[in-house]
Amino acid sequence: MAAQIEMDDTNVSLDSLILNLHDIQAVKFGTFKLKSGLTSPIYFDLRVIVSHPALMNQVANLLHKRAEDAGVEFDSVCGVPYTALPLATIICSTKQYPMLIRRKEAKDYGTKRLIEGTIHPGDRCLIVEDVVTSGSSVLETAEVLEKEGLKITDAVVLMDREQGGRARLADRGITLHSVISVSRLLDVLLKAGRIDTATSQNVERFIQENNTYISKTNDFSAPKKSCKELSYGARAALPDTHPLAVRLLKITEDKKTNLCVSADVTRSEELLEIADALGPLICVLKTHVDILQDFTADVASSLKELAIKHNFLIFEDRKFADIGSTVKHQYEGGLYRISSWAHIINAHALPGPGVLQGLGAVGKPLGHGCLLIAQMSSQGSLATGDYTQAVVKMAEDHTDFVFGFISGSKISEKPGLVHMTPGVQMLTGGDGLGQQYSSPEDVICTKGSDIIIVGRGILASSDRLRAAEEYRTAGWQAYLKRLSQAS
Ligand SMILES: O=c1ccn([C@@H]2O[C@H](COP(=O)(O)O)[C@@H](O)[C@H]2O)c(=O)[nH]1
Repeated sequence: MAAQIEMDDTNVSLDSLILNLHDIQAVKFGTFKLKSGLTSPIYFDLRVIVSHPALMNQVANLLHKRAEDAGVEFDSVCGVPYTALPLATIICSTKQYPMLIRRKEAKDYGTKRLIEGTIHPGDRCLIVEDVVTSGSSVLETAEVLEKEGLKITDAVVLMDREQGGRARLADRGITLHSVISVSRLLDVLLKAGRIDTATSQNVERFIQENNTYISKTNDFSAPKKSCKELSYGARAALPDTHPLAVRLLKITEDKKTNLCVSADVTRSEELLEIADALGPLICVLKTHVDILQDFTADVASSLKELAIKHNFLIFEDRKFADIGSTVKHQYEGGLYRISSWAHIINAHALPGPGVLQGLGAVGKPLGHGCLLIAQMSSQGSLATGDYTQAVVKMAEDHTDFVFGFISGSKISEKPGLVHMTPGVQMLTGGDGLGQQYSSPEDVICTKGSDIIIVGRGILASSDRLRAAEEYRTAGWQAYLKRLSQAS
């Protein structure tokens, strides 16, 4: 029987779960012929977990927690037949949700129903699945449920094979929440000595080369493959790269860090402590100055000194979003005088190019730069599809001030533009208030972003320095892997 999993620490519990799944051969490495005809170096057979009741309960618990953390609201639960049926049953029984059962074939007698259970048209039904590859099984179940008048907005899965299922479902309006990704599984098994580096790399290559879907919406989680991969240093040397991007890319290369810490604290003393302690490990320190209770001009001066001492840039995450005249005042004046201490600011493109004219009038003479918010990490963000494309165009048209994006993945092929991604934690999931997390590996290596922005993943740790070093290492290793895969 699988070993007992500690549930008080989700990070530890997920790692243990992965090892337990490996123990019971729910995950296997070798040569496997898939339904699609592809030959895969990894195979998941989660049917075996029915013989391990403790593990079944733990998986069901984590699936429910994943949906809960992501803030998903639902009235009923339906498991994709067959492996997810017992998991849905446990969730419904322990958490008291009505369950719906999808039949694979209609009976040829009696009611001939495809769905068993009481259907209330208009109810939101959460789909539960064991493994998602292309997302087609979830879609089939969604279609049957939708025909009965149910609303399907979310699906929760134990294992996302990261081969396009998430993007396919997103394009159909269904958000996929996964407990484990293949990247994380490989990391854990590699660290535990269960697989060797060659096996891990082989699987990663297979996953990347066998993406089953290209997203139409270019959403936060959709990876964009690059045709040409340059190092940070090579991008800094390009003639068109904005001087601030040059500085950032050089810092990144010199300090071997693509980590931006989001210092979301409410006391100035703590902010300065974080800047001093973590300064050597980061390329950017991100602030929300308006959450500080005790901000003074001296705090800004001390922060600037620490930025020089440790060679990092300061990014005030102010998200300007007004007409040019107003943002100009907000940027240079008021209590915070942001332009006097922040090298980087960001803005929504919603007001149109006037927002950049207003901000640029202040920031350009100071050599500062702006990131445009093209996508957001929060669930249900409206910054997707055509809006994101329009933001990319606005950025590419204003490279005298805009030097990059806040985005979930690489969204512009211009190598001088920098992509910075929030919503990063080692443990994918959410915060219960809409935030959605991806791993450093996923963000940098799979999705092609440049900088990971990490807040609570580090701040909530009892040893912030150690946590920051872990994120720095993970982000940097993911970057090196991306470069090696492109060569
Ligand atoms: O889409 C966005 C844009 C900005 N943020 C900001 O990043 C940090 C994330 O903090 P965590 O603790 O790592 O969740 C926070 O300051 C947000 O305001 C974002 O999360 N998503």
